[in-house]
Amino acid sequence: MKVAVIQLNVGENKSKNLSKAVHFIDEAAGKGADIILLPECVNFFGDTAEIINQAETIPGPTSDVFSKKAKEHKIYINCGSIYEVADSKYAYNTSLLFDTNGEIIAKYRKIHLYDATFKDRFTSKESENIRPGNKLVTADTEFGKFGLSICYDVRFPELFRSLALEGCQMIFLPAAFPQYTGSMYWETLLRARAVENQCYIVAAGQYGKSYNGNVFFGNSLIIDPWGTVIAKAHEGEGITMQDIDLSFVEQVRNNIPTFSHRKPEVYKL
Ligand SMILES: NC(=O)CC(=O)C(=O)O
Repeated sequence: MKVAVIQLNVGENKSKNLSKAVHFIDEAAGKGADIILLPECVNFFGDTAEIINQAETIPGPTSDVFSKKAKEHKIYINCGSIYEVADSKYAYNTSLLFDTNGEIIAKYRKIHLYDATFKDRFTSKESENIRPGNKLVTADTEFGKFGLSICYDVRFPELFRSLALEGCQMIFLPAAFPQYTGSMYWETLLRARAVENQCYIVAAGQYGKSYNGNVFFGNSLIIDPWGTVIAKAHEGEGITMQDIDLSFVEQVRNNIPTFSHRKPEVYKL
């Protein structure tokens, strides 16, 4: 199974963003990708006051674009995330997985919202515009079982453990991780989630300067169940591809059967 992560610098012009995403999807499919992951906020990354105006229904214009591409190339596409209308004031930050017929087989609304303050650097108040999701989302495919997550979720190991306990062998994490925090621990967090859950983690990031001058970290990664980085994006926009054999998950879980060594009756979680 060939997995491709597409790293993008997304701006405020939705049709430009989508044309670029489609260009890279066509290229990755041409190189044999079976599954493609795009970054968080794939069709619009701009002023937070605009989020509600850019939010769409699902299905809607943006999901139709990805559906068409998945069907045309007979591949799986995880769109990263788009803003989905929640009500008149709020959106969800929603990730969609399309199957080879272009059907939406998984819809995950970001559960953990990024409210963070770095004095003199930047402030993020995702909860001012976004409603949190409240459901674990997995998808069964002919390749194996996948779990969905988005960006800030990576800091919540409970979510990843829950997905692994549901049987996920590979977990997607589309992201828009700032350079500041990304350079400190983006890779560490992702590798930890892979090692502790003995699964593949596939993460696609936004890269470079955004609409307000904040810089995003990129460094899209594919990590195996030992926590080894098996593919890493270069700087800039582009495609990173890697062959993955999901049977390696079972091998690692048999080598060190941590799932059967758990003591959930002792933990106070
Ligand atoms: N952008 C996010 O959702 C999360 C993030 O940047 C961080 O955890 O740091």
